[in-house]
Amino acid sequence: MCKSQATKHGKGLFTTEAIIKGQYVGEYKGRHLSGKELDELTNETYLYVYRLNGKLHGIDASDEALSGILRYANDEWRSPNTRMEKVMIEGKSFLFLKTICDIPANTELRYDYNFPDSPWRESILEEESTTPASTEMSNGREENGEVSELEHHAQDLPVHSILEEESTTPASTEMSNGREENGEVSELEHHAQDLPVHSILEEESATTASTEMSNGREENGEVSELEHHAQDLPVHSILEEESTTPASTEMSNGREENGEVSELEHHAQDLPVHSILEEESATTASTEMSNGREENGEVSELEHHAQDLPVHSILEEESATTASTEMSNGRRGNHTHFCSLLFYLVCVLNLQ
Ligand SMILES: C[S@@+](CC[C@H](N)C(=O)[O-])C[C@H]1O[C@@H](n2cnc3c(N)ncnc32)[C@H](O)[C@@H]1O
Repeated sequence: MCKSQATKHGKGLFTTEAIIKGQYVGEYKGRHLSGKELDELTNETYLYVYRLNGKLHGIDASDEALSGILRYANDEWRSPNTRMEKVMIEGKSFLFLKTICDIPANTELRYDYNFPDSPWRESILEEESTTPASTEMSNGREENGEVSELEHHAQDLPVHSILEEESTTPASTEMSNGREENGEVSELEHHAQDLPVHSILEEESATTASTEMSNGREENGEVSELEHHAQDLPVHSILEEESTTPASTEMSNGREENGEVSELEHHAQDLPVHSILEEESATTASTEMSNGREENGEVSELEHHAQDLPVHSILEEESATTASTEMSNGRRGNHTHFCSLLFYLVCVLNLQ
């Protein structure tokens, strides 16, 4: 249960009971706007802008009759206890306030508008910059007995709330910068840049939230067609492709730089890597062998031809060749001996 209550920033949203972390407090109700309607809105006090599928949308809670009590939630960028989440339900987007820590009863619920240029932030920062360091934390308000229960509680908030805030701030800069560099910022977007940045950023965190929810909804059979389609995308395919692409590029680059890529090798690039490696080790071996013999002028036509043969063939051929030479030497020795004997016999016969 929530109620609105006076604060030093006008009305604020308070919880009347304790709420645990991760609970949805309620919907940020109002008029759903997009396109021209959004562009033409003049009172932006209760406007929350977010991006969906590259398009800006807004919920204007200025009409009390249409909106709910959440319109009273004030901005807190350093120690918020809630955050606005975009939630997709059956293809439609809604905004829900969600607790980001356990919250005691009678606490003001505040979230980060992500609106760094807001007049109230600027004046607080200005005030801080002129306040001596020792009083910076309390902002000087403690001295005046102005520190609320919420602020005391906020000092106990988990660090990640502060970190999340920090990590989202640069992202917003990147996003807007990125679009501006590409000349992609439309008039509407320019308008949006004047609005609380949280609107655009939260859309990103809302995406996560919607994913979380979609998981939740899957359990309840509530996942939309779009979400199902997204789940069919083969993430591993992309990863596999990425891991193989650089490798193959390196291989071909290495050889092409040296002008070494032959027709055969080009063809070989289509072969499995192990085939290329086998081919390379065989080529190196045969080159070394032929080089060694060429230095001695020993390379015959047959051997040149042999370089096309697998290494083991050359080795076998070589060892076979050596063996046959030895054998023929042995037969030549017997033949000489026989001739000498014959010559001796002829001589003896002649003498007789
Ligand atoms: C959505 S309304 C919040 C409820 C508002 N306090 C009220 O009384 O209706 C947003 C407006 O509240 C005021 N506001 C919100 N957060 C504030 C803060 N931290 N400091 C000062 N003013 C704030 C600003 O005037 C802002 O335009």
